[in-house]
Parts: sequence; C-alpha cells; structure tokens
Amino acid sequence: MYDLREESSSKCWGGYQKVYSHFSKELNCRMNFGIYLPEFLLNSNNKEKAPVLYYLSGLTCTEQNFIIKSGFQRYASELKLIVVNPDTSPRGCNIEGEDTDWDFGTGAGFYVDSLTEKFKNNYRMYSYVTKELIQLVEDNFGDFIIKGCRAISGHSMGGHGALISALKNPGLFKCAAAFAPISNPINCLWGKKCFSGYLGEENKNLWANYDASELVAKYKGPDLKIRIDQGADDPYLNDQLKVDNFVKACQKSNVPINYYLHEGFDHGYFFVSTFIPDHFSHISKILYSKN
Ligand SMILES: N[C@@H](CCC(=O)N[C@@H](CS)C(=O)NCC(=O)O)C(=O)O
Repeated sequence: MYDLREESSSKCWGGYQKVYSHFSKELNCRMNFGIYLPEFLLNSNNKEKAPVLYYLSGLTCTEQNFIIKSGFQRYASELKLIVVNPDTSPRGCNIEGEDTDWDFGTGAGFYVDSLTEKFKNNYRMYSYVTKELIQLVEDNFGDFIIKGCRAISGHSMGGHGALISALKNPGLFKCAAAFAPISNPINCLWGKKCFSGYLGEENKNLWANYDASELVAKYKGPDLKIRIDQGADDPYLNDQLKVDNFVKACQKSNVPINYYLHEGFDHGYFFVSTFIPDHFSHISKILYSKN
C-alpha cells in the first residue's frame, strides 16, 4: 500500500544509510525519507532491537541535507539508534506559487495540516510525520524496532516540528529535542507567513495549536525530557526562533528542559554537526533507560 522502494543504500560507519521513496496518502505525492540502520540489526542471528529517532529538517532542506552534512551516522551506530528523517514538504504537487519563495511551499511544509483550499490536499506534514510515516516505518521495519520506543528531534523549522509533534501527542515520544527550533511561530515572520498560507488568516484562532510555546503551557502528559541546543551567535535567534519564549513557557508550566546555549555557534550545519554527539547521546540514554 505504500509502494515502498529502496532508492539507495550505502555503508556508513557501523551501519547502512538508506533512502526510500513511497507514495504518501496524506500528502498525495511520492516522498523520500532516509533511514539509518545500525549493522547489528541486519545480522541474521541478531535478536536485539533498537529505538527509533525521528529527525525533522529545516527550511530549504530535503532528506539529503541531514544525511550528508551532520555526520550523525557514526553516533547512531555507536549508540544503537535507528534514525528516520523525512523530506520537509510535499514535492511536485503543481500548486501555483509553491515554488516562488524559499520560506514557503516546497521545502517549507512547516509540519502543519493545511486548512486552506489551495494547500489542504497536500500540505499535511503534521499528520504525515506523526501518523503515516511512523506507521510505515513500523509496518516495514518492525523486526528491528523496540515497540513504542521513539524520540523526535529536528533543526530550526524541524525543531518546531519535533516539539509540537511531541507536545500534541503525549506518550508518542519518550524524548523531544531540537537544534535551534522556531519556538514561537505565531510571533515570528517565518511562522506568520506559513501559518497564514497553510492555515489561513480566517483561522488565526487555531494557529496556537501548532505553536510550541503555547502548547507547552497546556501540556499534561508523561515527562518529555526536552533538550534544546542553540548557537549563541545564530542570526535568527531573536527575530525568528525566539527560543527564550519557549524556555520561559516551560519554566512557567514546570516542564523540565535542558537548554544549552553554545557560545560562538551560528545556525548552520557546522553547529549541528558539532553537537550531534552530545545531542544523540542524551536521546539514546533516555530511550535505553528503563523508565
Ligand atoms: N535561505 C537560507 C536560510 C535557510 C536556512 O538556514 N535553512 C537551514 C534550516 S532553517 C538549513 O538547514 N539549510 C540547509 C543547509 O544548510 O544545508 C539558506 O538557504 O541558506
């Protein structure tokens, strides 16, 4: 039903970096995602399984940016993590205007389910990530996976996607983490542009349902063990990311958060790749812990 096809498979550190394509019912188009499988899972006499970390990328990315630039594979293999990373928007849907801007449409799905006439049949990245992709992975790679043992992380727009996916679905993920997340989208230009295009000005009262700083204030569920890594020299920090608003909202609602502000680092993949080892090790400890 998914029409799943392996597009590539490359040995990388102690595992295989694969890319699959499939047809998405949520998005009404074919999509790519990356999956990294630590090698031990593929040995014929192996009985061990592994947790899954879902990783969402930021504006302008496909599944390839994280695969090529972050260097995560070495740590995923050492820490025994399966890592699944989808594309950031539907592709090739031929919606007028979707390819005009780098911060809206293609490459900028913003992890919401669109409500506007123009986008609602395709731009459903929220349901794609939290329902269809998880189901697809569990249906097709279930033999390798510790049931129900998932975490989610992401970068920038993907950090926003990771936080809202976890906050809106208590219990779905044992841990939520992010690099430089867009933390209060209803109060920044990137968020306002995408929410107005995908959700509509007429539905402004619903925008808060996709805003991490708003959602955390209402969060009731198992401890999420949130971790954020942020570059102190990130040019987007004050105007677009507004991570402080999220940290304050967590403190106000007594949701534990580990926030690391790293001197001198900016927004790009040199920052992400530097902190992948700590970030992944934090997530792995939580996924492999008994409680
Ligand atoms: N338009 C700028 C800003 C977009 C941007 O910084 N995107 C981040 C996520 S918000 C990214 O991961 N870009 C892709 C890359 O660095 O490979 C650009 O493409 O450089």
